[in-house]
Amino acid sequence: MATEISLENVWFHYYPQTESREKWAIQGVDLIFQQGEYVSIIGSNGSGKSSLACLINGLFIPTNGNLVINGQHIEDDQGRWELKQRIGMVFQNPDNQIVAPSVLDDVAFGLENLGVAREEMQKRIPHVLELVGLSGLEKKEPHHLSGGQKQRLAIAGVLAMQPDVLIFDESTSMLDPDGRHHILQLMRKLHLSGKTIIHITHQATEAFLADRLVVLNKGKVMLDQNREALYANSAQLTNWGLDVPISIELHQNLLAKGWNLSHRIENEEQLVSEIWTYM
Ligand SMILES: Nc1ncnc2c1ncn2[C@@H]1O[C@H](COP(=O)(O)OP(=O)(O)OP(=O)(O)O)[C@@H](O)[C@H]1O
Repeated sequence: MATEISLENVWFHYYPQTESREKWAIQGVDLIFQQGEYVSIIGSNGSGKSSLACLINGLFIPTNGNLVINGQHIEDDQGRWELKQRIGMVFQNPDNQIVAPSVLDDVAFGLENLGVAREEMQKRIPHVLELVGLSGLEKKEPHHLSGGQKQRLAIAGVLAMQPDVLIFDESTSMLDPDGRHHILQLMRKLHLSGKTIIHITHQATEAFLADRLVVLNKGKVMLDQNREALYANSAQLTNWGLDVPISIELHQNLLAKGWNLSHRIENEEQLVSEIWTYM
């Protein structure tokens, strides 16, 4: 299946009856996400990232404007229920997503709610546990898992429902570098398998792993560019309280100093190798 998501002039207010213009969490957002894209939504605290994520998967209803999926306006509870099966969401804290006493039961929980047949569950569960690297831990109690393993369990639970789109809402922010690396690798793997990945983050380094970056500020889309375009102009991120990744900043500075760099520097390892070539 393919899922194309369009937000058409979407506005969202937590308390619409108050009519206070400053309190709009989302203001006139127009965005389209095609099946198979890997997009980061980046913005500082309070810029509206989580509100936008909840609007995309139908958890929140736009105060004004439309959510359109494959050309169909999502207007009723039935539409929103179907949407939740197409669009899975992984939150910041996996403890809020894990509900069952064992790894196996936890992945089965969502499938039971959807009424998936037992034989089908027996196929899907080992597959998703394998995908996230938790095979062999089926009987383990989730509270005995590490933070990174818990997050992978939360992802397995979402993947078992076979969504087309996965939204990761700050899903790496509670993890150590190793756990973060695992989740980022998993995102890339899922993207390569054809899933749409929407990664919500305030970390520019992680955002630059996506192919397209959307910058949010005060509920508005400030910028919607592919990585190549933003790479060349990354200094503008500071306008919205965001950091420029150190490797990109160094690359730009070395270019400005006349270094003839053979390729783009995207991480510390490449930077060191480039410097050695230059010595
Ligand atoms: N439950 C709520 N009730 C009222 N206002 C809220 C609520 N949640 C968020 N807001 C407001 O909506 C705006 C956008 O918040 P949101 O949480 O979407 O931003 P964010 O970019 O995800 O922030 P953070 O990075 O801190 O999680 C902010 O002004 C925030 O204060």
